[in-house]
Amino acid sequence: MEHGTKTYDPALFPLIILNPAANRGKMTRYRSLIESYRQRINVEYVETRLAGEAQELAKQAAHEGRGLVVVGGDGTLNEVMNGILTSGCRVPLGIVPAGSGNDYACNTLKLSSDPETALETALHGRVIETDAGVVNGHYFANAFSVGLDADIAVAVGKLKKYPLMSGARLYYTAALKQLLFGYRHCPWVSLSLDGKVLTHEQQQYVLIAVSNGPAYGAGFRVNPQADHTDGYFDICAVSYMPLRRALKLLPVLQRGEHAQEPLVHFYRAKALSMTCARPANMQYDGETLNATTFEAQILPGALLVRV
Ligand SMILES: Nc1ncnc2c1ncn2[C@@H]1O[C@H](COP(=O)(O)OP(=O)(O)OP(=O)(O)O)[C@@H](O)[C@H]1O
Repeated sequence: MEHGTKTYDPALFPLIILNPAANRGKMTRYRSLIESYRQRINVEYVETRLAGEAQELAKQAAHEGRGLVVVGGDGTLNEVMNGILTSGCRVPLGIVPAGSGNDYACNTLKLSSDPETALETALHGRVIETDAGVVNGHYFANAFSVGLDADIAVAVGKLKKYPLMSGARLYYTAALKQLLFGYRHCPWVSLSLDGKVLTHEQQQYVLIAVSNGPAYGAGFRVNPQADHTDGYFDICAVSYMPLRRALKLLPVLQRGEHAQEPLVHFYRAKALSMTCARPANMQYDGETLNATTFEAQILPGALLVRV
């Protein structure tokens, strides 16, 4: 983190950042709501012009001590929280869930998906501290994972451009595609939690999911017990199993009813390290990257969010 130049200044107008590409570009409702607010209260408003810009805008606003509101999905939120945390300034963040997937806003923070209620909360809600995480230098609000679901996130990115592909249908189609055609490439990983090696030899996993919130991937309740304010990651490790069995597990996992499954293990930790036999896909809040080792730490209470 850089050192912030200012602390939060409530006298400054908050900056609303809207991603016009979120929700497949269907953002008219959010725009008109923001316009009607602007006639009544003082806010700064900007729409991003390209991916990556929200992070820079948020970093600049946080440096000034300005509060922020993000209007978009998990991807835009990830950019904005990366901007805030790299600025080093603790400014409050309001979230209007407006993407095709809004796991952090709707499943972790339990914010309303009604645009008007969400905007009101984002501007005037009470401020709470929530945990964030950092993995390989990238901040995340909700979760990161390695394995089948990270491969699914890569497939989601490719499928998004097709018509009618959004929300749960998009994630379910990508999941089926990976299960049927990419399953045997599930990664071999050795895992350490809080400095203790779990298994010295690499083992093959269907997925290892590290969460602050209970659900990701448009509602898959992978770590149903996760609490975003407890200062710990919840970790779900699903060992490799035959594809037929994994297919049966998928809807159980979606409902968060996999606690008794014999090849599923849950852990809690403040830090973890993973070493993969080969470069593996990793997703953090739906963004993806590819690497061989992953180092992560919890950042207790690092984010200020309005709820
Ligand atoms: N002006 C823009 N044009 C194109 N892409 C943008 C723009 N602004 C931001 N982005 C990128 O759009 C991506 C998708 O945004 P976001 O995730 O918020 O919406 P979504 O895809 O509808 O929701 P989700 O990813 O939660 O399913 C983000 O990775 C973000 O970096």
